[in-house]
Amino acid sequence: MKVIVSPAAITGSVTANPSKSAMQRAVAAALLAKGKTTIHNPGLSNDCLAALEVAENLGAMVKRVNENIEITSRGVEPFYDEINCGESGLGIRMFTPIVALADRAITINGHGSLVTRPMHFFEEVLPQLDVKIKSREGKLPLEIQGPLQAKDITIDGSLSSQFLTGLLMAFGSVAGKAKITVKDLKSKPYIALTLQIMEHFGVKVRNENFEYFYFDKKQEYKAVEYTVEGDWSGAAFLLVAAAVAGKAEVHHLNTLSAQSDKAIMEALEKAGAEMLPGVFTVIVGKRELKAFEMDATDCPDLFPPLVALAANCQGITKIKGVSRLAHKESDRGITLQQEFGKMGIRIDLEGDVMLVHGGTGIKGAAVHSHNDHRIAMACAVAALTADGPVTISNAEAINKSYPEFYDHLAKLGGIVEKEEVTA
Ligand SMILES: O=C(O)C1=C[C@@H](OP(=O)(O)O)[C@@H](O)[C@H](O)C1
Ligand SMILES: C=C(OP(=O)(O)O)C(=O)O
Repeated sequence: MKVIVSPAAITGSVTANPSKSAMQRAVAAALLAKGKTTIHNPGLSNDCLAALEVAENLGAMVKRVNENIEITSRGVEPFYDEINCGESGLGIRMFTPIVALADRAITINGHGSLVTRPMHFFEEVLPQLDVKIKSREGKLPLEIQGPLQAKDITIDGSLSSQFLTGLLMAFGSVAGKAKITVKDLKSKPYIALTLQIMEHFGVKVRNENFEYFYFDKKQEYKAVEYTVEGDWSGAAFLLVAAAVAGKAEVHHLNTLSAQSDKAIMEALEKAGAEMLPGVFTVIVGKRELKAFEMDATDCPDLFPPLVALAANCQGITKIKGVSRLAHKESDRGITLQQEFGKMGIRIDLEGDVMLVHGGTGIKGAAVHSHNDHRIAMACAVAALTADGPVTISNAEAINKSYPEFYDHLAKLGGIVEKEEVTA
């Protein structure tokens, strides 16, 4: 699909979409619990649907009841020899240790960009937990044979926090006394979210400085009621749209959330946007914007909306943490440089720092999502203040995390035309 976004002013209000990070974790916890969990405000993006399908294939019964999703489980009891995690990095890295709880040979697969993302961590770590594993040189598919034994272990957290999320969740259902030591953990707030959701489902982990994680006694996940929070990662695009092109209210955003991407508020404040954060509603408005400095090492998904913001800020914005972007749906440092370059915005990549030359004027152009949802959304936001329309190819990439994005942008006054492309 092609989407053409024309320059326009932003005004009005919208409710944030459900967080896929929270939804996927809740689905995994519900699978590990015995009984019926009800998930309110469920996410239905592709990554969330993939998680629901994995839970089904691992033995849970998933039912849509009114607006909610009910997951009834007896624990991990796989129906098939193969599961597919779609395109979700979190999905595969979280569900692999969970699948390994079963005493059965299982192949774990995925598609799209996931087949090129690194999984060698599992080859280093799972054998230490008595799980046999084979991969295609550190990539998918993974063939594993459990059952996983929870033991004291030391791991490297520098590539991604998602592997640790998987180990924590799996240990939560089998560990007696055990300790996970993590060196150089990145994306720490995502681990805070994991621990918060595990605790909601009845499993407590003691954590010291996000370096030592202690399981003190055997615990069980409980089937509960859970409400998915609004998604700061997706809402960040709408908040930036308001800051550069008008004013908007975004509802169902918890400013006390554990989600890392609520750090967008810090960036908007530094850039000089008008801000009125309530507890569950955030109002942002346009003012004169200036270049800012930000360390996004622990909130890497904010790079695309930060670049759309920086393109509208007078001066050179410096964002640290570029090395975290190499293994996302695309190599995001480079794709942002390429696609914003087409719109006349110069981006320099200097080691771990990105320099965005803002305030020089955004040009209407034809850009490509690189099949990366956050690149498509960043280009759509940049279009609001461009000198002409921006045409985004493979614009359907947004379905991975935020299928409602173009409709929400249009609800706020964005001029969005969708064109189906026939092969
Ligand atoms: O746990 C999660 O929900 C996520 C963790 C982050 O990955 P890294 O830990 O690899 O930075 C983030 O980029 C990803 O979109 C979602
Ligand atoms: C990188 C992302 O997700 P994941 O790693 O779960 O595929 C993302 O949502 O930007």
